[in-house]
Amino acid sequence: MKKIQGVNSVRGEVTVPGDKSISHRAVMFSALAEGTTTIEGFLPGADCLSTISCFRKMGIDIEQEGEHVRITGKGWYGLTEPAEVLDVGNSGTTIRLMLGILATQPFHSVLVGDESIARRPMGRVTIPLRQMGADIAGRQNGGFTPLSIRGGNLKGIEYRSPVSSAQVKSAVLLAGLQAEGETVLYEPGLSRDHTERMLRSFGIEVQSFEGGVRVRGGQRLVSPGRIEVPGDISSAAFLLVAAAILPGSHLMIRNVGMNPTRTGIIDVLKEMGADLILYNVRETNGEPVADIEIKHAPLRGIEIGGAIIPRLIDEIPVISVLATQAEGVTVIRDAAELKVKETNRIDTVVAELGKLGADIEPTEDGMIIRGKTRLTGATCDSHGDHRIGMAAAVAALAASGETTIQNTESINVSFPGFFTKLEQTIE
Ligand SMILES: O=C(O)C1=C[C@@H](OP(=O)(O)O)[C@@H](O)[C@H](O)C1
Ligand SMILES: C=C(OP(=O)(O)O)C(=O)O
Repeated sequence: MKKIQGVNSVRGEVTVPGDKSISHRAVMFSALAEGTTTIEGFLPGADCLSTISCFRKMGIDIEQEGEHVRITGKGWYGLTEPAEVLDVGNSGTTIRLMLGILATQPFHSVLVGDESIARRPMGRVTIPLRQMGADIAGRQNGGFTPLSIRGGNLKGIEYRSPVSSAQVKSAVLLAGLQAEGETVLYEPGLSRDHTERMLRSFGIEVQSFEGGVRVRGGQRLVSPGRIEVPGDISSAAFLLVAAAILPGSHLMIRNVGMNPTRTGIIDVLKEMGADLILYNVRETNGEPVADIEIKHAPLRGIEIGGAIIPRLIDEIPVISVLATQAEGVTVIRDAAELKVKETNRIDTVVAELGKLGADIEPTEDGMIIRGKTRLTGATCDSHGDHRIGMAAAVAALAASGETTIQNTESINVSFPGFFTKLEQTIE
């Protein structure tokens, strides 16, 4: 539980914790590679710690202290059959990417997670992995956890994913790396491409083309030695929105990942009128990185839909907060994927921002938000969803009086130290 007072502005220079998507992949690929990998800037959040714990249960030696990690890879077939159940906690990325890896392994494993994971659809990965030859059993015919899998002897497939999902794309690509022949994955819109970029830095050939990706089976991963994880733009988004909505704010956020498949939030902030400049644009381990300066400016409502949605899917809860402080109507559409995240994020955003006085209504595939509204302190709940807890906290900064947020422990999933960071910037 956390109590937050309305504030005037946020100011200063900060960094944010490491990128969650990149941290998961860095651990998984280092475990499967030949050679030792040092990871710097790792996100020590609950989700990435679940990934570490699962690979330790498969015999991989992982030293981790805060954001420093050292992994001794054993090669693709160096994993051993886990004697215990693999518990992914709250992490969709861990379970879906690991299913792709386990589909290639000639042993049996059982995967479980928390009650949120138990509600999230797994058929989107178990269907293509079964087509490749993996033996998967689970609740509702492999649609939900608990799941068990025995892999090996896969055949490459050509698969058309019905959703734009990096987790589906990554699971199929990883299985494809050890399948006979070629594996091709088509997706309706481009999802984040961290898997493709990082696989290349491990010496893998991955071909990206308009509408999909292709890999050849039988490739080995070779450690690049060192991986530097940039700050997570999805975490920076909460601070960016706080600065955008609070008059007099001025923040400099250093070392943030700027992968173009993730920068929808930057496009939205600019289109709504925020005063935002990127500095020092550079590349680290094949991932673009920059420093972001943002100042408050008057905001206007916009329409958000189509190809931009996968580029900002995790930012929609906090974009909804932004929209409450913009003049006019903001419409978010084509975002039905929000219903299958840690919570149904259409329902939880509407419920929690509604408690603070936002004018927000749900639609089939998004939300309509009318601004600008005066928010008033209330009692909110994260519903166990880190992004809902942090979005409510940012809204609370703009609200009059005091807001209580319940179940804030969930924020550790992606942003440990969130409240301390926020407090550092409050004037
Ligand atoms: O691959 C990843 O690291 C992620 C992909 C996205 O999920 P989907 O693949 O379900 O879109 C995103 O919402 C999640 O936070 C992380
Ligand atoms: C959806 C998310 O993560 P995951 O799918 O890994 O649980 C998220 O971090 O918002």
